[in-house]
Amino acid sequence: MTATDISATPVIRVENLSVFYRVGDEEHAAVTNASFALAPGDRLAIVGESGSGKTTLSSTVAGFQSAPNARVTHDAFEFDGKPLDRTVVHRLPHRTDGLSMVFQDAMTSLEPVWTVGSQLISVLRTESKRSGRKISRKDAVREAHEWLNRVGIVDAPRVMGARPYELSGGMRQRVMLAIALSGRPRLLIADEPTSALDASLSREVMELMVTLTEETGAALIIVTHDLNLCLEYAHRVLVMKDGDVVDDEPAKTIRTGAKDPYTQGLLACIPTLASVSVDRLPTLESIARDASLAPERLAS
Ligand SMILES: Nc1ncnc2c1ncn2[C@@H]1O[C@H](COP(=O)(O)OP(=O)(O)OP(=O)(O)O)[C@@H](O)[C@H]1O
Repeated sequence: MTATDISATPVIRVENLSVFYRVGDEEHAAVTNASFALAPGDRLAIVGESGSGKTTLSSTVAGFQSAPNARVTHDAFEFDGKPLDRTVVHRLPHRTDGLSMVFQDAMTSLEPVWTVGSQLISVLRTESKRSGRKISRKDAVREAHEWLNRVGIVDAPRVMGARPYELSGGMRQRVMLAIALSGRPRLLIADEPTSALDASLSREVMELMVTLTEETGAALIIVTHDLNLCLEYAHRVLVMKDGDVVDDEPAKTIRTGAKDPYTQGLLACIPTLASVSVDRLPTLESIARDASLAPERLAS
């Protein structure tokens, strides 16, 4: 799995982005000096334990940081070659043309009382207006069907007429993906897109995301706590701990290139064929003990 041409204009370039939250009289850094650049078709995974700052980083990059106690700083932030100012925290999530986000729980991000069809058609019409392409209602309906088929929904007419609560979790996730991608984003950010799904559905949704972003040339940021998933689907892995980026490596070489003991511990916890014969799988604590490392160096 190789990344695309890095000499192309980056879809996104972030330099030293930090996010602080004020709680009472004190300000805590939730993300410290994160930097990355993605070319079209690149896939970046942001991985780390709960509370490490993954969602804060991805939602700030998306323009969805709206916490009233948040303060954002960056040296540079460019999207599609144009500078954007993410230091301004809007009261409501701020939409950026060409950037879509999907979340863990489709139920909270889909409009609950609108049918799937009306949500999809609304995105298609907005996109066509933006790109100066005239689209009739009939064409929008046809395109909506096509998008649902692309995400593996075969009974598109029924799903078009359904409201989100009438669909299963896996179907909702597919619908959310269709809506996100039908806006033809240059960058798709997926925050724990599969963690509410069972193992085989997770794999299907991941593969769909990869295939569809490959088809459209969109860059992809996947936020996950599942390092195994990163190794399989991402080109590059950014490992976060306590707001710091402790490793930033190509997925292909992270096993040998990881510098931080935390990343090495995470990698050692991934079950392998050899672990079939092991009574107990290693944990971050057991790895720290065996390596005579203070456990807090791995997991605090
Ligand atoms: N609005 C807020 N005010 C104060 N602290 C916050 C706020 N939002 C997040 N935090 C803190 O910032 C840190 C990073 O949180 P964040 O949700 O980004 O982590 P995460 O890695 O995405 O965790 P998870 O995997 O559980 O979603 C945590 O310590 C969290 O408690």
